[in-house]
Amino acid sequence: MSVRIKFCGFTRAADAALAAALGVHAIGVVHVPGSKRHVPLDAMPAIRAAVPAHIDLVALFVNPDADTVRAVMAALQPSLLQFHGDEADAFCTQFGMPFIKAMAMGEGAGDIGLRQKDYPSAQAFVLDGHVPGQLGGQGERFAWAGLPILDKPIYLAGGLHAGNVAEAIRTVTPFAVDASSGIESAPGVKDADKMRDFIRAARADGR
Ligand SMILES: O=C(O)c1ccccc1NCC(=O)[C@H](O)[C@H](O)COP(=O)(O)O
Repeated sequence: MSVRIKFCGFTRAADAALAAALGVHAIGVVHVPGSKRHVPLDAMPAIRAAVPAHIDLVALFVNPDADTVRAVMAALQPSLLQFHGDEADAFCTQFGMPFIKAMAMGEGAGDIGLRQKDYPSAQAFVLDGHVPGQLGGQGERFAWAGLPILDKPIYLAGGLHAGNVAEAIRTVTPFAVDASSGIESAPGVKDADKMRDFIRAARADGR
């Protein structure tokens, strides 16, 4: 199966529509106050309308409360939830929706082979580069080589762009690759050429 492509951090419906037309498999929307890519509830219906139903629309949170998740589910109607903080499996499951769980990689990441056991209900893991003290989406790559084989599919994230995504796919053979800053001209503003180049490079790997 060829690698799936998720682009994250959309703030503009037109960018999401273009990514969909270019053939991505998943589109992420960040609902994290303090993020430069934070999308408020009232901007969500336009993004929902721009994304065809066959493409995953992913709502991303960092340690939200349950009411916030429910409000985003109503406004965005996502097909998948992404928890990017310290949420426990029991918290993530309460919404009755499939979810993917991010794991911060790099210094201090610990043993992900063990950490995955805390998330028996997750559909997949997003392995993401991490800058201590920062929220996420920093374009931070981590060392791809030597990752353990996990029990669930991997979305490989963190500093991916057209110039390194093929190497990343060859090294990790992930289920999906996930990019945000590498396809932007500014935080939350997606760049058409960078998106096209990324997709071409990911597909050129031939998986
Ligand atoms: O993008 C954000 O602002 C953000 C805020 C809080 C938590 C996570 C956030 N982004 C994570 C992601 O968008 C993805 O995991 C992403 O593909 C990796 O980002 P990047 O390294 O910029 O490609």
